[in-house]
Amino acid sequence: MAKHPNLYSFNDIDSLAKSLRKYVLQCQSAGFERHNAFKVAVSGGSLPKTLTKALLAQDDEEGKAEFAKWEVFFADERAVPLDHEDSNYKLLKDELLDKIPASMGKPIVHPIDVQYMDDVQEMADQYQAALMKSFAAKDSVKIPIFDLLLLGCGPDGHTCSLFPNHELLRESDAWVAPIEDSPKPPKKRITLTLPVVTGGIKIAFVATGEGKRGILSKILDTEEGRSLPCGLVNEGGAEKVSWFTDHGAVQGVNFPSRGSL
Ligand SMILES: O=C(O)[C@H](O)[C@@H](O)[C@H](O)[C@H](O)COP(=O)(O)O
Repeated sequence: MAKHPNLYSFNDIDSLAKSLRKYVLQCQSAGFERHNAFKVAVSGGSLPKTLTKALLAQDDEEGKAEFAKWEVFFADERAVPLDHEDSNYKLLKDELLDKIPASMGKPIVHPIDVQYMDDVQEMADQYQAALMKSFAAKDSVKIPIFDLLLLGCGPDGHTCSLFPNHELLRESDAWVAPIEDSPKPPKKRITLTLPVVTGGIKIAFVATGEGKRGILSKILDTEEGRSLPCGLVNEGGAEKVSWFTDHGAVQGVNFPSRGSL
């Protein structure tokens, strides 16, 4: 039987965050078992804020985020200074990292190397080298296998900086690739490639609000949507993929959803 992504839908962001917390903590435990660390890739957009809601909540029976054992990479990043308004690093720092109480530990975070701002190929290569260093401790790894990738879904069906119909969707060698013609500004960015995204142990999309309605029904219900970047992640990741949405985003979507993990 074909395996499919999981679709979860919640009343509001608060209940979504509760479930996302449970899910992330399960992924964290699996990561600790695999390599005594939790290696996670995160996107920009609204994700960091929702993640903060999920992770900095009070302790409960599901445990808590042990940030000292987290290693955080960026699923994609814009080629801008780290204190620039467009920086995903700045977004994550402002929304989550700076709010983590000392008692929860500090994660290792891998920002881009801004000395390569004018050469995004070099920037991507350097980022790939950082991944290699982190993941290739033992043998030569073919691909970095993240414990979890936390992704957003753009209104056009893009994810990371993988845009519809872009040649980067066919990249099969590089782990990290540059893009200089992003249809959404800023134009210059780096991104994890599709094989790295679909190679993750778990892959989660967080997509909320009525503005996502049209694109989610396209991705989840139509043939055409399967070739969009998010659709390709669904296809490649199958049951490893989970969508965390709210009712507003999935109203009218036929793909069967559940309200809890
Ligand atoms: O680099 C970008 O263009 C954005 O970061 C983008 O990829 C974002 O993650 C999605 O558009 C989802 O955004 P929301 O989570 O805000 O809906």
